[in-house]
Amino acid sequence: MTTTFTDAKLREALKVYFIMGSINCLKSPVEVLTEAICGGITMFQFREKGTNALVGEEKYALAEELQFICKKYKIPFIVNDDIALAQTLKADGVHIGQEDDPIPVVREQIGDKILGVSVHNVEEAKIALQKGADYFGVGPIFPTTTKADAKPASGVAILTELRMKGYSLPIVGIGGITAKNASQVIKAGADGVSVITAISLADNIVHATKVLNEAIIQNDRKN
Ligand SMILES: C=C1C=NC(C(F)(F)F)=NC1=N
Ligand SMILES: [Mg+2]
Repeated sequence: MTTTFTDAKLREALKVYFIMGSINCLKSPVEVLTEAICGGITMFQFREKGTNALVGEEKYALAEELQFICKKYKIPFIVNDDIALAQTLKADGVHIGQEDDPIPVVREQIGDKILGVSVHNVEEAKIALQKGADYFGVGPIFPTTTKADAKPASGVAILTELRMKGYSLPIVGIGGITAKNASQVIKAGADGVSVITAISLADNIVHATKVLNEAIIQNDRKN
């Protein structure tokens, strides 16, 4: 639990959680992020990873530019994997996977900033919660082409299972999520959805984000 973000505020931020790096964009990442914010994303994760991803000074410069846009629109800015970059930029938090640094080590480095952890099953969830994760990224829910080494899609059952077993912390689903299947993810118990290409590769990013937003909000009202 971070003191900066109550669970309730974090659940709100997880509703439409856009994740992006330069390789996920067909045009300037600055334009893509600005349009996604106009369309109503609620949190942003800088994930500069994969073939041709930027490194060093170029990666830092892009991160700084995207963080500046998030600050302007009061959108929380999260960094994937790169804890040192997150500390240098004073990001709002980090997201780590099972193969990244151990949670206690990362928590020591980031203090009360947001610490998100990828989990794929109840065993990983149990450990991540015990070690102090603030939210879970659960997936891939549906098949994804974005993450090269993604595990097989689990479907929404894992979300329902975690809630049934009493995991009440903020949870976001990830993996192949679009406006068409987002409502299933919320109905199964996620607080929000995380997307990369459903927004970053859309012809009209503002519109695609608005449609995704509506799919989430409509469903929340039904819950
Ligand atoms: C591999 C990932 C899994 N989940 C998430 C998030 F949606 F933020 F929880 N981000 C990642 N980079
Ligand atoms: Mg990682």
